[in-house]
Amino acid sequence: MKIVITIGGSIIMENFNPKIFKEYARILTSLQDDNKIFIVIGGGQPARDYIRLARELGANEAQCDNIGIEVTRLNAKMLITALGEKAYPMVPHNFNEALEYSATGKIIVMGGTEPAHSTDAVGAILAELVDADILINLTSVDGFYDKDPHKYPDARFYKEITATKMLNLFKDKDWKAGTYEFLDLTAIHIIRRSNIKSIITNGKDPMNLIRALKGEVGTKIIPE
Ligand SMILES: Nc1ncnc2c1ncn2[C@@H]1O[C@H](COP(=O)(O)OP(=O)(O)O)[C@@H](O)[C@H]1O
Ligand SMILES: O=c1ccn([C@@H]2O[C@H](COP(=O)(O)OP(=O)(O)O)[C@@H](O)[C@H]2O)c(=O)[nH]1
Repeated sequence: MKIVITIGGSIIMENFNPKIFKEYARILTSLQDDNKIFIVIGGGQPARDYIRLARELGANEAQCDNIGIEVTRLNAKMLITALGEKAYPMVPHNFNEALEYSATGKIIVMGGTEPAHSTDAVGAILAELVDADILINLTSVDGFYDKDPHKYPDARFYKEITATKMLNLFKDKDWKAGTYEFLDLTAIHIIRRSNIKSIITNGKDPMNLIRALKGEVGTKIIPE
């Protein structure tokens, strides 16, 4: 299977903890023999901190996004380090490089590409480009809710939801560097237009990656 996995910065960069990197490295290594794996890493709090600093220094939105992209690439380098020889040693800066490097059979780990979207969009575009069998979005909550579960304890969990309904629920979202919170609109549009099998689940427990592949956890996005 071809698998594209996005790992949210909020989980992988929480407290600069080597344990989560090591656990992901172990699980990804176990999947590598039977699958072609592409990983996209987010920016997390370090990206938000740099973006805030840059904005206060007068950077515009695209410049702030570029700062965020640099941080995602640095985070990607950390997972490459944890994966050792299983990973291709360089972080692709664009989709063509990702394709080129994947011909080696190694696990590909990348961060952002260009301004105006999040690494979730990078994951969706990559999944489209390589004809991935599945796109798994690992984030800091169990899946999609009708509102932010960290702010609203009564938020309702969806086991599945159509992309169109998600787009409607997200239509008034902020659209600035560091704030493409949760799945961004670009990602949802791509999932819908290319019928990409997609699951959002909680990556704080890395074993959820295996569970998501079996369809046991998370929110399934129906691409319609
Ligand atoms: N409708 C929603 N369903 C689930 N989580 C949401 C929703 N709206 C906002 N969130 C928030 O989005 C956060 C995940 O986005 P983000 O912090 O950007 O994660 P990641 O690091 O995975 O990209 C969750 O922790 C949650 O608080
Ligand atoms: O292709 C990309 C990927 C990331 N970013 C910027 O980098 C930040 C951090 O990435 P992301 O939001 O995906 O990280 P996460 O939500 O996983 O922490 C984003 O908010 C954007 O400002 C970008 O401009 N283009």
